[in-house]
Amino acid sequence: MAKTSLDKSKIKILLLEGVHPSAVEHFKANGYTNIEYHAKSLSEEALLEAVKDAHFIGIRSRTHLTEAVFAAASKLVAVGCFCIGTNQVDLQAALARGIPVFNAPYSNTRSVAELVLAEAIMLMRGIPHKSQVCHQGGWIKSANGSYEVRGKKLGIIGYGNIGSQLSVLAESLGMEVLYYDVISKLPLGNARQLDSLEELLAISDVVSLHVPETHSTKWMMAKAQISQMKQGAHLINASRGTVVVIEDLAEALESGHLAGAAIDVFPVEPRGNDDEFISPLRGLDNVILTPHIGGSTMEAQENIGKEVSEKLIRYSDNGTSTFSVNFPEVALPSHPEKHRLLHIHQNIPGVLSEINRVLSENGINISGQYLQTNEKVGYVVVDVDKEYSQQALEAMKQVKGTIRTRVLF
Ligand SMILES: NC(=O)c1ccc[n+]([C@@H]2O[C@H](COP(=O)([O-])OP(=O)(O)OC[C@H]3O[C@@H](n4cnc5c(N)ncnc54)[C@H](O)[C@@H]3O)[C@@H](O)[C@H]2O)c1
Ligand SMILES: O=C(O)[C@H](O)COP(=O)(O)O
Repeated sequence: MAKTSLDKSKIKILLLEGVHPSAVEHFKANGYTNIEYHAKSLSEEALLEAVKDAHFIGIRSRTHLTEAVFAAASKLVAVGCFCIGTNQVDLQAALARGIPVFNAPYSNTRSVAELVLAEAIMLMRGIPHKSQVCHQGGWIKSANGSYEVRGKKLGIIGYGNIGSQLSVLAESLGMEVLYYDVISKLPLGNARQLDSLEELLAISDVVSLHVPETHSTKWMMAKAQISQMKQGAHLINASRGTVVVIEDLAEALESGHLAGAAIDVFPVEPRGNDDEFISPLRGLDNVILTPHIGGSTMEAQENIGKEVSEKLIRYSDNGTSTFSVNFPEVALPSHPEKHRLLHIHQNIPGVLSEINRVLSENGINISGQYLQTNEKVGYVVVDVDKEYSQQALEAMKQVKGTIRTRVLF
């Protein structure tokens, strides 16, 4: 007797880090009821245990999905990053196991850009210090060290979705926008791309970082770069904590070389709201410290919850992998009356012809076929008459290079 597509109530969805309830609602509305929900990230040990029987995992920026985690997650079908960054996931380890990773590349862009712009204004007015003094009963009614942002230079490092949106907002306030990016990017408005990071650092009144965490951005703002910044300038980091050497920043703020900073992300962040935040920046009254909430607005989080759960549901129900960050992207139609076979394999020559050969040898009629590959992995989807699906799946499993298979109906 042919096996059935996995019963949805048996599909375990592990959601960590307080992913927005909109995700839970969306999963439930689509028949996925087996949800394990955690308000914070898990310790490494607890994570290894929790992933053992999980079919889908949803995380935010704090949870690291390493080779060891993927090795322990033998049932894992796909990962959802309910955020923009995917640096916390070993994307190659996922790909090698045929696991697509999805994220929400735009849902919190605006939230970050708004916060950064507000911080630029606060820093240029010396508000962190003045506010603190007021809280202590003091009163610094003075214009000294306070400036409008109008006419000042904003240097944006990383002119992607967030950097370019910030650029537009900052220009609307009359700021002069300069940016540095490793690739040539079309300027919006009157913004200007500079050829070197050094030049940007030397002339900007406010420098804001909007790069992903990669080998090239890790510790890219260290003592040497910070000292190239203008005396009295401000640094904003709402990208990733590993982009700035935090001890070097603390030194520049203490010495007065930098007038202020606004930092949202840290090399080491607490696992959840009950854990202590430890940083050399604590206690510096010219620094705005925020607990990695650049993208944490009600609007953004609700949208992210819906967007990423929808991507996972579509992949689970129908095999569509569009917008995956590591996996061949295939957009699939619905498959009424047919069984859909998903075949994920190493991208070596001849796999598709071998699949077609074994299906033909078994006398199986193909009613739809889709293929996409990336550098390492191929994804073939075959729709067949339901009475043949088990036989077809068994035949396809034998093809050399097969990583994993699934049947959907
Ligand atoms: N604080 C938060 O809550 C929060 C929220 C959202 C995103 N983020 C972080 O912000 C990052 C940027 O987000 P995005 O949506 O704008 O990403 P994006 O991919 O659209 O843009 C990143 C830009 O950085 C550029 N870049 C890469 N390496 C560089 C380098 N070495 N020097 C200069 N430029 C470089 C890229 O070419 C690209 O233009 C994310 O990767 C994430 O880590 C943080
Ligand atoms: O990558 C992101 O989108 C941000 O860093 C936000 O991450 P968070 O969901 O953990 O706040």
